[in-house]
Amino acid sequence: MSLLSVRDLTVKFAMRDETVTALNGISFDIAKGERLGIVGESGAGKSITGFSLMNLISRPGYVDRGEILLDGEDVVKMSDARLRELRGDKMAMIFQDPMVTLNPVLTIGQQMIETLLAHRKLSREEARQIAIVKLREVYIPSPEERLDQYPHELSGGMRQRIIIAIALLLDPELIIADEPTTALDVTIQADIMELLLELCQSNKVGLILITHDLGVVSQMTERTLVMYAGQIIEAGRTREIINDPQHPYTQGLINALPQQTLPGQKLRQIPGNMPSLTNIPAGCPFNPRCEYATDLCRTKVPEIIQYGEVQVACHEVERLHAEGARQEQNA
Ligand SMILES: Nc1ncnc2c1ncn2[C@@H]1O[C@H](COP(=O)(O)OP(=O)(O)OP(=O)(O)O)[C@@H](O)[C@H]1O
Repeated sequence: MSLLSVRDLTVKFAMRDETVTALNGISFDIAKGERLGIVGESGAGKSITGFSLMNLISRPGYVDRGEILLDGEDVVKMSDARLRELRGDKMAMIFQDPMVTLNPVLTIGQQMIETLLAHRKLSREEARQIAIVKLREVYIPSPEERLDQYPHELSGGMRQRIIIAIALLLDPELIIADEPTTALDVTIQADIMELLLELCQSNKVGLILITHDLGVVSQMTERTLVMYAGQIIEAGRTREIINDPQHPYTQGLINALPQQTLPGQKLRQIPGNMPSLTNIPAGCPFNPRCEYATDLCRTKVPEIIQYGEVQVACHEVERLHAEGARQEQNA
């Protein structure tokens, strides 16, 4: 059985003049211990997906329809009390900026110990010992001393390690990490990702990794969802998505990777921008930027279908595949 099963999730924002659809009927599953990447350009709906899973969408946003089943229980319909139990205990979220999670006026120890005491029947000393073990797991040196420090006394990298320790504090089944290293120096980004991967593997914790970086997704995850304008446009095993993408948008993202560019060559950006949610084009939302778009693409929204190893929402996938194969033969 899936750990998490998202069905037809639709999230809207009621703005003053109109209601915009930020997530438009997305569905996906994640198994226990599985690592899933969510990629796409800025504004695709990646963060809104993460927030929805934790039931953190607040006004003017709301879940319009759909379900988010966590071990069979619908997160959308949960009471606040049940949500408080589940957050941290079953799933935890790591945000881009550690200071969103850390309280600047409490020591690291106070924050970790209070979290443990709120969820578990433990003495203060037992909670302190667990906090020390968790800090050791994320390679924080002298953890006993760190417990008495305030967040501002620590470096950015150290704070993000502590955030990972806090996410793992209650042994959750799923961690949702939203661009967890974007706010950090490039030199320590890889270390933090490696740590996250190691801990998810050793603790058998599921991971949803939200990022715009396909390189990171290929290192960290087993399956990938590609999002565009609030929809999933391609999904499948990460290896397949990276090596043999079917949707022209995914192909564009991969061609734009620096590794795909020769020295001195310009990066191959996808022309144009993602549409604003107030102005989504008719048909396939990607059609104005797609060099293969036909009249059908401009009028009818493609459904997501199984195509070979992946699921893809593109009317022209068969034609493009056949043309690609022909070009390869002629090469
Ligand atoms: N509080 C809000 N009020 C109104 N619209 C919102 C709000 N938050 C998000 N949206 C809409 O939802 C869209 C998707 O936002 P989301 O943060 O999920 O994008 P993203 O893919 O995570 O992008 P990024 O990589 O920049 O974080 C936004 O472009 C915006 O139109």
